[in-house]
Amino acid sequence: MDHFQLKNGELHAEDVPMSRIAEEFGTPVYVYSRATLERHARVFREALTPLGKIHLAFAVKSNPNLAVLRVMQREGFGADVVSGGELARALAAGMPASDIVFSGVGKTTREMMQGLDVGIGQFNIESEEEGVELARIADAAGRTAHCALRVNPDIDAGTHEKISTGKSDNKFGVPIDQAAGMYARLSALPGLDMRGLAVHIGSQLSDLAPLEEAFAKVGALMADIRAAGFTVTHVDLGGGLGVPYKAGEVMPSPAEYGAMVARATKGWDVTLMFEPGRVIAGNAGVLLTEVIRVKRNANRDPFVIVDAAMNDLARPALYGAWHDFDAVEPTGQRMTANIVGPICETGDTFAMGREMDALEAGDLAVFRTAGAYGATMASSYNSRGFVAEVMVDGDRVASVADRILPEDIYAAERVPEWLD
Ligand SMILES: Cc1ncc(COP(=O)(O)O)c(C=O)c1O
Ligand SMILES: N[C@@H](CCCC[NH3+])C(=O)O
Repeated sequence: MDHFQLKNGELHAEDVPMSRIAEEFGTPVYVYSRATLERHARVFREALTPLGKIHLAFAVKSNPNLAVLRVMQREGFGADVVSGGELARALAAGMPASDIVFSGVGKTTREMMQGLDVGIGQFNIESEEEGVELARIADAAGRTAHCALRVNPDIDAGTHEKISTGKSDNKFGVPIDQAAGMYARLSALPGLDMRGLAVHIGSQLSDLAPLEEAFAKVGALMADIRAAGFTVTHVDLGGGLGVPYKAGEVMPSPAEYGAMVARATKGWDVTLMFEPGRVIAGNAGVLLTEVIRVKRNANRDPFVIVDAAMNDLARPALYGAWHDFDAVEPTGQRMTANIVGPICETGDTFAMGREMDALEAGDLAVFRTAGAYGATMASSYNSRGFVAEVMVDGDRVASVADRILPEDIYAAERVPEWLD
């Protein structure tokens, strides 16, 4: 159950009608529900609480909006960050540095320093080279970097190839068969406190079996590392839990995930860390859009041209992703249509031949499940500016990211005087 429901024939976010949001903030606009974010955070926590020592780090990449991060901080979540920018946001949202985990294959020297300076909780090291560099920087600065080694278990997560991260030909983590040796070598370096392992095999996983297989491999590796005399006190199991994008679609629940993790990690005696993103934010947001025009050609499905485009919601263009699309005031009439944006690319297509609510110019509609990997992947292509974001809480609604207009963007551009 999410908090985007029809009330008196109109779609609401909690108690706020979508038409009020469109009027006040314009379209396209992302709409987040605070109650849904909180509910997802609590359900996830409850599913894992029986495991004992746990650390929850919200994957900032899924939705880095400061208001969203603040909700997560109030729910007691730390953050999983992959850049200096995400680290700065997590701190700005009030997350304690010690609750922040820094992942990513390409941390720059500057970003490592930034993490060390604020005293982040853990670096997830993704190569021996990175570990050596981090050790050098930390040692020179008189700091200690608490680290986990991210392993690549060579497991097919069964998700879209562009969001799979655990196969041996993916860039992420170190080959699991070489990890014990690396762990030993890195443990000997000054400046590093090697305290654990990390794994994350991909996103939008609809099956728990590959995760369980990956965790079993990590458990065996942990036993080898301990047998060799090294310490493992933390294991970061990443994120990846899939969410339903289509009405009626069933995904593993947080409770089923928790039960699987309990089975897979029995007797580990570590702090288990988690980096959920999509499962928290995905269904806590929609993208509200207005139909600009319906273009009808004889003997063809009509094109419903909306004011949102691939620059605002990139997932359909990038991954062929499905987002349910519903009228804000459904009449009960249906149509089959192609849903497209105004951008000059054929890829600016949200759906072809979609069976959907009948819509006309001026009608409002939403793309659902847009709270994760939505606004954060926006661009300003075609000089459309950056989409606005609002958050609803009961019957109140606030802007949480103002629309950035094309003129704001080109204000940062310069024509050199030698072009005068
Ligand atoms: C290292 C890491 N942790 C966490 C996540 C969050 O994943 P999800 O949004 O699927 O939970 C990702 C993205 O896939 C990731 O790469
Ligand atoms: N951007 C992807 C998820 C990437 C996960 C990155 N670790 C999506 O929209 O599905």
